[in-house]
Amino acid sequence: MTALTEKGTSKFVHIQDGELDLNIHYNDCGQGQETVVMLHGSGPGASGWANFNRNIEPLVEAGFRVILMDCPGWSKSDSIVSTGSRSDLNARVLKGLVDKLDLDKVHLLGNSMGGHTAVAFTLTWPERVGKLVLMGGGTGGVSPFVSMPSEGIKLLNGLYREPTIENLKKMMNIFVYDTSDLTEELFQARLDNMLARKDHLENFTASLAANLKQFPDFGHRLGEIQAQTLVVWGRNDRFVPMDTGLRLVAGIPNSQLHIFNKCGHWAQWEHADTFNRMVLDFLTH
Ligand SMILES: O=C(O)/C=C/C(=O)/C=C/C=C(\O)C(=O)O
Repeated sequence: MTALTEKGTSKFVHIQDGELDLNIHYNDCGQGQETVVMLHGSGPGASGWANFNRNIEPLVEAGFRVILMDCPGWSKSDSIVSTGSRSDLNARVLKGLVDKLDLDKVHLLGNSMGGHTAVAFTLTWPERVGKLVLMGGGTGGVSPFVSMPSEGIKLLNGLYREPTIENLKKMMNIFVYDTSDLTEELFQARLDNMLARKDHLENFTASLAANLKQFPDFGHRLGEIQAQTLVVWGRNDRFVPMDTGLRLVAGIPNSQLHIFNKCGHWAQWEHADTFNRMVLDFLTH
């Protein structure tokens, strides 16, 4: 298989739905019968490619088409100020994308905000969802154990307000459990991504000022989800506490939870090999 590249798989789609009128960037990888849509987290400079670069090829090689959608306000997608539920806003954009691509049913794999988005989409369009993989996200709401906003989210919001390399390092150093993989090159690439779109940074801060609760608590509706669901968490997650994973698995009837020890907020990256094997097993059985 020729190596997949961000540039070689980069595409745009125009989504128009009510007041939404947005150019949305996505990467389209592989050609399988079944499609997995990967949804990234809400950190500054995040993108589908940045979040999932260790997970795309194994799924494509196993015969899946993989779509990475960049949510409005991230990467090369148009910017937006979100004054309501960002989880539902992203879900509407995702609906526009799967309609445009003529995809009847997709599996959703979401990281953090991507997990919130996947749940919002499933609650509104359940017939369009195959299986769900939720990592470090799936619903907002408070933790009974951890003071919120968590230390990670405080650093993330601070980085949006003051996008410096120092603040980026502070955030990334508690993002993962083992920081030895965080190279200067990785920090620089992420900083470049952030600074390339100052409008995204300003709009995220404006969104928080308009509505601090961008990700609503879906706890009371989780029982409606019929999709087979794999919940994955890092025991050392300092952004979205692990008990959110317990709430998800308690609420979603057909769900299971895997907790990685020695793992922060990026299970798909920190434990990529095991994560990929587990996801493939889950999607194919
Ligand atoms: O506040 C929440 O519930 C969600 C937070 C995030 O989505 C944070 C995600 C950070 C990343 O995954 C990233 O790559 O920046």
